[in-house]
Amino acid sequence: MGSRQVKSAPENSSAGASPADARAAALRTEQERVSGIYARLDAERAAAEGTLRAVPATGGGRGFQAMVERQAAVEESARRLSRLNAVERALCFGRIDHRGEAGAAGDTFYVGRIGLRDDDREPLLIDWRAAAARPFYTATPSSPGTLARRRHLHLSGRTVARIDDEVFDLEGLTEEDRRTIVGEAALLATLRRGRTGRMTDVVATIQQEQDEVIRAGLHGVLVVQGGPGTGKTVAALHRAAFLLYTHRDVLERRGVLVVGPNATFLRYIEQVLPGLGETDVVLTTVGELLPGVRATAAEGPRAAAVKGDLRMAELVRAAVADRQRVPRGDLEVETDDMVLRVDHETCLRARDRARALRAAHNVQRRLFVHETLEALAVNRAEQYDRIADEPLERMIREGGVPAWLQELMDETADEPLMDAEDLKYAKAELWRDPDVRAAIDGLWPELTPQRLLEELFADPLALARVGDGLTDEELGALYRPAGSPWTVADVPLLDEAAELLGEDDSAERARERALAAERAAEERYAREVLMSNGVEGLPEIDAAHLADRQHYDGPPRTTAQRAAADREWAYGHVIVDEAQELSEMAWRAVMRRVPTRSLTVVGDIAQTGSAAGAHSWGQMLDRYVPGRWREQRLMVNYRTPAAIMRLATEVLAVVAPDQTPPEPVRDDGPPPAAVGVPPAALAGRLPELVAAELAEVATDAGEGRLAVIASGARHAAVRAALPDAEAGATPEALDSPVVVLTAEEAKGLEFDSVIVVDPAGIVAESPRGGQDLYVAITRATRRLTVVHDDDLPDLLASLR
Ligand SMILES: Nc1ncnc2c1ncn2[C@@H]1O[C@H](COP(=O)(O)OP(=O)(O)OP(=O)(O)O)[C@@H](O)[C@H]1O
Repeated sequence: MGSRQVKSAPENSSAGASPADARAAALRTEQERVSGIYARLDAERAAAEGTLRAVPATGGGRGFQAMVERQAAVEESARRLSRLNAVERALCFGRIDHRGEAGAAGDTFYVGRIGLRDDDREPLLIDWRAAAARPFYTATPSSPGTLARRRHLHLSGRTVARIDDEVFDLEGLTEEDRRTIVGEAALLATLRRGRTGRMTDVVATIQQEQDEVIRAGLHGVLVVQGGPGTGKTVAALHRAAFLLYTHRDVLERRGVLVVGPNATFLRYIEQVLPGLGETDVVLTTVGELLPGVRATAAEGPRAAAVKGDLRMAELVRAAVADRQRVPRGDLEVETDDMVLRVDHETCLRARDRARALRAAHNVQRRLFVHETLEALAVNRAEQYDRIADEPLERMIREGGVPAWLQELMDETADEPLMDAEDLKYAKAELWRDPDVRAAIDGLWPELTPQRLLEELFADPLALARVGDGLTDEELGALYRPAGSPWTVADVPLLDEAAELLGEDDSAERARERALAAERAAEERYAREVLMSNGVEGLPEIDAAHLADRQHYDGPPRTTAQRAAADREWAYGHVIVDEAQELSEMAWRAVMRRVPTRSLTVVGDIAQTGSAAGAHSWGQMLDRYVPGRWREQRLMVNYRTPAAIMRLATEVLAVVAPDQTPPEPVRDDGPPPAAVGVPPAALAGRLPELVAAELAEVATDAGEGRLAVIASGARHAAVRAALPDAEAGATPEALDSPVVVLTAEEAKGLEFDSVIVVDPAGIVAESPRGGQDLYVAITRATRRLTVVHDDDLPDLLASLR
């Protein structure tokens, strides 16, 4: 990246002035610079908008090539405009001054959300992801590198409201100053802000250990292990933005997939990447990994554990093989005029030949159908032949045939009954016969993953046939009636089945339907592009017009949209958050989507709640990248105040004694409180408690956010006591000041105040014991209250 020496601002003009005057002069200088940077942003927006307007709808050359070029130009300008529009807030947030040589001023750079250059192509603003911006994140008082000073710029709109300096090479810094952590003032100011219900980027205050995660190389598997609130999620999202910036050519084509624990969580994080100017990322959950299936139903812990077990891969394989049958004896098909027959050996041969084809079940089926139809056609011809020959045979029996007829019969005796054309025709005719079709479908049906698993789980005998290696109790846990809704634990199994079954004809038909619907989708997409770019309403760029321009060969969809709709899409990089929850089967589904094994795996083994989740990272990853995954630990907790973290540390010591608790940065807020409330009194007390807590966390900026995290047993009672609160992992949950959640639903989220109801119940219900309680009490950024029935569980003994 090119660099230019930006002359150090003429702050020395204020030499000798009072500190307040010096501050005011510095603010003026920075304001000038920041205004210049915004002016440049405006100019670039206008230019991108101009390009978008100027791309001719149909002119500029005819034919496919010209259309492709127009499409590319529109997409590039739209993307650029999107990025420029997304970075308005806090466009520039930092400045670094390098030490100069021999008393001269060193290079100065301004650091911001994107890179901008002036008319002479000199850098005005350095993208935070660029190498030149790195010292902004890595310099510490004890190892400042070449930095003399780091300055944080706090903007309010486009106005520079405050400046924070850290001076690195000034003689006379005290030992105390040297020990202060990087950007502490800026960081703490950020952390003390009330929660809005949405995660925001932390680009101005990324800490050194997070910076290492964010800038780690693209290749291989990087595990980011860290306790609650250590910024794993936020670092992983910044890493996605960094990788897209650094490897744009590969990743824009292949896409980046972020897998999160549930839809609420995705909603919570969805603004971070667009805020960093990146929109080409697919956010999904394990339950939505398979296009066309949306699994939301809850699964019992026992069934979830069995379905997550690796032995299910073999069970699904056996279930597919179980649908490739031969009749016990000969195959007999009753048609209108005769009973067709294929002997057992021929049926066996047809199945074996189809199986020998290295292809998926639905593809192998075509060969099986072909072979079986052929055998049936031959059988029918033979039967017809016999019928036709009967009068002749009678004549032979009764008195001989004329010599000429005998001659003819001898001549044609060795001729095949049908030539190739006859056979083709006969097979086609048989295939139209519903009886024939039903017989063949009974032996080797065309299957969708949904049909395979729905029929399997509803059929105890089939389960017993394919469940080698599973106990009766485990098979019993899999049984459920047909028509039951899909659960998240089903999705990796459906994905496994999809892999083994291949596309069925209905998928092809669905594709055709999708193609037909594309035109409408294009227009919708175009409208969204225009809206998000703020250019809707320009007379010459209406949505239909833009859709027309983009209609050349397929839909004008972004990489992210195409990838999300394609089960077989191979992503350039995959980020898995709350990765400790993924089962062995879910890992198979994830790995299928990233054959290059370029992954960031983010989680905390101490927070594993799911019965099928990870006990260690090696358990899940060694199978795919033996000894080749690397682990980076985050050790500082930016969320939970020290007093709450002390309690969490006591819980952790019991539930995961081998895990080190993270060090809290925040030392504010009251100690956690315990309130004994008998279940019968919950309806009366809870609303009061909630109201009091909301009053505590309200700030000038608005009301705070509160979560009641309750055990399953108390969930209904809590909901009834708080009728105005949102409940469950719904998208609305994030917009409501009060939300009622289970510990599982609260995973990854945070709130100003948290009320944990029935801690003993939460521990008793958690498949892993106290992990869910650990999750629940570490969601608070300011205040924690524990509401218990009789006595507190031992894990929370210090609250007594
Ligand atoms: N460098 C930072 N600057 C400002 N805020 C930060 C920084 N790092 C983390 N935070 C804030 O700390 C909070 C916790 O971060 P995050 O949710 O990423 O943690 P986590 O490790 O994923 O937690 P959990 O395991 O509990 O889900 C968030 O509000 C995040 O914005």
